[in-house]
Amino acid sequence: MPKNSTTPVIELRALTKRYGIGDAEHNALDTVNLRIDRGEFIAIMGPSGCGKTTLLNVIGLLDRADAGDYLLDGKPVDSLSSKQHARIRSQQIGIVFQSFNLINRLSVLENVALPLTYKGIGRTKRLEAASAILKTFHLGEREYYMPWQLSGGQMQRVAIARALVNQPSIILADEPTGNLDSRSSHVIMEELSDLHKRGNTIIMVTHNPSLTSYASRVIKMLDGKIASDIKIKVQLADEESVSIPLNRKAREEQIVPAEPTQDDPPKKATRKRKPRKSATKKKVKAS
Ligand SMILES: Nc1ncnc2c1ncn2[C@@H]1O[C@H](COP(=O)(O)OP(=O)(O)OP(=O)(O)O)[C@@H](O)[C@H]1O
Repeated sequence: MPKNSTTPVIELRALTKRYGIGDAEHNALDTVNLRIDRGEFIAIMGPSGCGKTTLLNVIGLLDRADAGDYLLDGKPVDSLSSKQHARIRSQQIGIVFQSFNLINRLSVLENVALPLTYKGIGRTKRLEAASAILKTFHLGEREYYMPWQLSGGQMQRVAIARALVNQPSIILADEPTGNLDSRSSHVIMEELSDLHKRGNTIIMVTHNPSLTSYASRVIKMLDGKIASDIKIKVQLADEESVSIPLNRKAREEQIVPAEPTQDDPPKKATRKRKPRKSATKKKVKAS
């Protein structure tokens, strides 16, 4: 836990990550300084190869920097062992990848329940929690399928459910909707938005500018450096707009339906999603 409320949840000081050797050596991250406060929803953008995934991997303790400091909740984590990194990940960090990395020999339910094993939760409770989150992703009827029996979009949703089952306080998402149709993308983004409203810190890499409307801060990277860092203050336009539907059923009714796929039979007509702009007014200010 943080020492006090002003301690950033993540602080990077002159963080550098190099790849290659000799003439081929280059900085994927070049002396990056970054403070992330608890409860921020950060979108990281930038051209291909600018270092977005490398940054996310270092923050997620999947990779180590070559120089600089990384403080998580005010404590340096660079010198911790890989085992300690794994423990921190399992307790605090949920990671959503563009490629879903499901385990083919485990059922959908077992895949989603897997992260709870490291928390020492009993099998029945693990499967109950996994089942509950799968239902929110419309995958309740696929619990006993094997991953290879699912469509790409369904596999992606299972992978996201697995990342969220631990209720991590920090969620890292690398192009989380990159392989999803528009309907599933909305469901996932609203899910991330709900997690943000409940106080979680979300860091999302995306190439899609429209997804930055969910973020409270947009960071643009270039050549391993932070090129711009913009905070977006979301201000509710009026009292009525406070009633953002947190109930999933209400949300789904507002989502524009996508073309039905083979796996998803056509649904009854649904109401069109209310434009976000009517509910909120955004002020953009450079930080
Ligand atoms: N394992 C690796 N070995 C060598 N170079 C790497 C490795 N991983 C990344 N790089 C290089 O580091 C730089 C940053 O890569 P990174 O994947 O972080 O960029 P990115 O902004 O996420 O790109 P994209 O949007 O295409 O995913 C690139 O030049 C890339 O080629």
